[in-house]
Amino acid sequence: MSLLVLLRHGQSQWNAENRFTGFVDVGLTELGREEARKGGRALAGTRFDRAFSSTLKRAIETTEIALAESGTNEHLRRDGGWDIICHDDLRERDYGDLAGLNKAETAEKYGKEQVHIWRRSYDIAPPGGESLKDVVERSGRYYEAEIAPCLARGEAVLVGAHGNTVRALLVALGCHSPEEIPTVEIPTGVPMVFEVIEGKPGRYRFLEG
Ligand SMILES: O=C(O)[C@H](O)COP(=O)(O)O
Repeated sequence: MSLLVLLRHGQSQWNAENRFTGFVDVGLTELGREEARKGGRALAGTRFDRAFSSTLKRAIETTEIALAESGTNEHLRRDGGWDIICHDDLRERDYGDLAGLNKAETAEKYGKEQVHIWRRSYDIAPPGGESLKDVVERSGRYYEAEIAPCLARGEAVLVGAHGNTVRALLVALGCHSPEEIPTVEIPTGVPMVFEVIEGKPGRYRFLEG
């Protein structure tokens, strides 16, 4: 039976330091690894046919840990690693010139409202970066080309991604409108399980461990 699970990576080093991250390839903290293990345990009993991830290591490691911890996905182990299909289109939103800056200090400098617009508006990009709408286009295109066909074949699919990629996919999949998405927040390391009817994802719920 088709199943779709989206999983935001566990806490990263720059999440912990409250810094804009985007395309920067920072690793998980120990808490982030624990969140990934908890997410994996919540998925115990689920057997995935395929796993996808962004090319950034915080998403790959989270996906690997969740697969290992689930206990039901050993068939996806390959040569000491895991069979995970990684693609740049699943990367976090590019935060452009904000990458590396502390979020609180940036709010002090430019004002809370401006920073909120950069972080949560639908079609306004941060300086030098991508808007959520840009991410909807790239992640939606990848989803249609590579993930939707798996669901149409009745497969169970895990996708390891990022806060804004998951939010973008929620718009691309029609779960939330561009007007609703600014208020949707995605917790780290908590699997989101979608009801899939005739190959199309519909309602979702967070699987708390
Ligand atoms: O890239 C980042 O900084 C975070 O992973 C997501 O940040 P946001 O919640 O500020 O959009």
